[in-house]
Amino acid sequence: MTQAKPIIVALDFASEQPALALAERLDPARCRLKVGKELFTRLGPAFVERLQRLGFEIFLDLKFHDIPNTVAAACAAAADLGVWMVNVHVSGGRAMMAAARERLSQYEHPPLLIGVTVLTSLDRADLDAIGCPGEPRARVLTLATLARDAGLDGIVCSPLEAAPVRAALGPDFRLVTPGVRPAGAASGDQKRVMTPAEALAAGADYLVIGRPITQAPDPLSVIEEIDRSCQNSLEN
Ligand SMILES: O=c1ccn([C@@H]2O[C@H](COP(=O)(O)O)[C@@H](O)[C@H]2O)c(=O)[nH]1
Repeated sequence: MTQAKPIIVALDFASEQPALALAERLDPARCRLKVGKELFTRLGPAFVERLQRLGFEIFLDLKFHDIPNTVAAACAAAADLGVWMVNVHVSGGRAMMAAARERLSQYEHPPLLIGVTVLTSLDRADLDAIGCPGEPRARVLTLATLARDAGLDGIVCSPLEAAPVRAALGPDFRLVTPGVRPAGAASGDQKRVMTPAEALAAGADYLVIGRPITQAPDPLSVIEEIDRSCQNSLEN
């Protein structure tokens, strides 16, 4: 499903001032914001509420991974905060995901519940080293299927896996892809990457992009350029 507003800006900053300064320059009609472990640990729910008052839909990227009761309660806390999307690790298991789904089903407007499959910073050698041999793609497909069967709305994967997951799980399963780099941008610690246009063409719904935007001298022009490249790829 092609999203009208695919960009999610990862607001990874060490303090409130630069994060808020960037948010105030962005347009909630054109992008969403992701609050992750760094900013949430520093600033907590009040900062999420502040961004929501600016009009942004928030992806709360805390990647819950714990026993079912704890994860379900954490997802309920996220829903009470009114976030648009929340995530859990698929490797927490089917019962954990099902508990989160069940708790969120008690809300009239629950956040989207998304499962993290294989982190985009990992390649095959990293998977071998943690005792999970095999290609990331195969593991992502296995975990995506488990997430779908547990009732999740979609997964986080790299854009490299978007096409096979889309083919296997259909058009309505949301694919959230970090590991997105505009042509020429540094990969940093990301190992499974594609450009924004390639990611959308492969079937990604949402593009999570942090440093190429947040560390740019002119973040707005980077977003405009990403938007343009995505429009061109969707029209062709
Ligand atoms: O597999 C994953 C899951 C989450 N992330 C998060 O996305 C952003 C990416 O930031 P960049 O600066 O564009 O690399 C970051 O907040 C990660 O925590 C991910 O990269 N991979």
